[in-house]
Amino acid sequence: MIHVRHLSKQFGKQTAVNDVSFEVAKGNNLVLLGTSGCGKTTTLKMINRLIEPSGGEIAINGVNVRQQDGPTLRRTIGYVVQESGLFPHYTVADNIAVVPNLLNWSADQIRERILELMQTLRLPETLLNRYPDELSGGQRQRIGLARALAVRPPVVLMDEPFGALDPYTRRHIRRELFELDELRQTTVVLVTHDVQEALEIADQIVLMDKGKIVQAGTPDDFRLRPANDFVRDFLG
Ligand SMILES: Nc1ncnc2c1ncn2[C@@H]1O[C@H](COP(=O)(O)OP(=O)(O)OP(=O)(O)O)[C@@H](O)[C@H]1O
Repeated sequence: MIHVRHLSKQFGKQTAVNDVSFEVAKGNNLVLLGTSGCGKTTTLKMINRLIEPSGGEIAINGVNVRQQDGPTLRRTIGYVVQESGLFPHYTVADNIAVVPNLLNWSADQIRERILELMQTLRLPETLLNRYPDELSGGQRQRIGLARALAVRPPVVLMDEPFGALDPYTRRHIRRELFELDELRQTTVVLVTHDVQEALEIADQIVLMDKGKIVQAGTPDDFRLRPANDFVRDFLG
């Protein structure tokens, strides 16, 4: 589904991402894990072309992401960030409707999809006319996810999506979300520095340090066969 080959990114003289390769199968969750500054976010943003690589290739369903311009590509890839990234002057309904509107969905189609998402994410419809700052952090996060899932994108990228939440809410929302059928069918690449989060939701984990992959494998590979002392240390 997603093929990343020999990806690298240079910011001036600094190498942020250094020869990173991985694959994500359809419907799987891949977690990019690592300490602050190891290149996770840069890697993620190269998938939807918010950052252009210095080298290497990314293909989604066999098509090089460079074959589409950035904005067109990004309408087909959901994107969830910490603090939800909602537009503060749009209501909840208008926030969820952003991409469907760009894709010229009819008003009826959009309304139906919004109601479906609110139900799926267990959010009361009374929130639809509120503004993001009138929501709790957990509600904002779910609305951010609803917006990312609105047009049923085959791929969703998530950058520390639960980072702004307290540990309890974080665990709770995470479990709930990753059990949704809708998310199970979606191919997800998620960035976190939270080992527990990675072990819980990943089919595959890619652990990075200083721009490079230190180990890639399943949660069990990490638990049972850590590649070296760095991995052992990181897992605690
Ligand atoms: N636009 C930029 N210009 C220059 N350097 C950058 C830029 N974006 C990122 N970097 C540098 O590239 C490196 C990797 O950054 P990146 O944001 O990918 O790390 P990260 O693993 O996501 O970290 P964090 O968990 O703190 O978000 C860092 O050293 C960072 O300072």
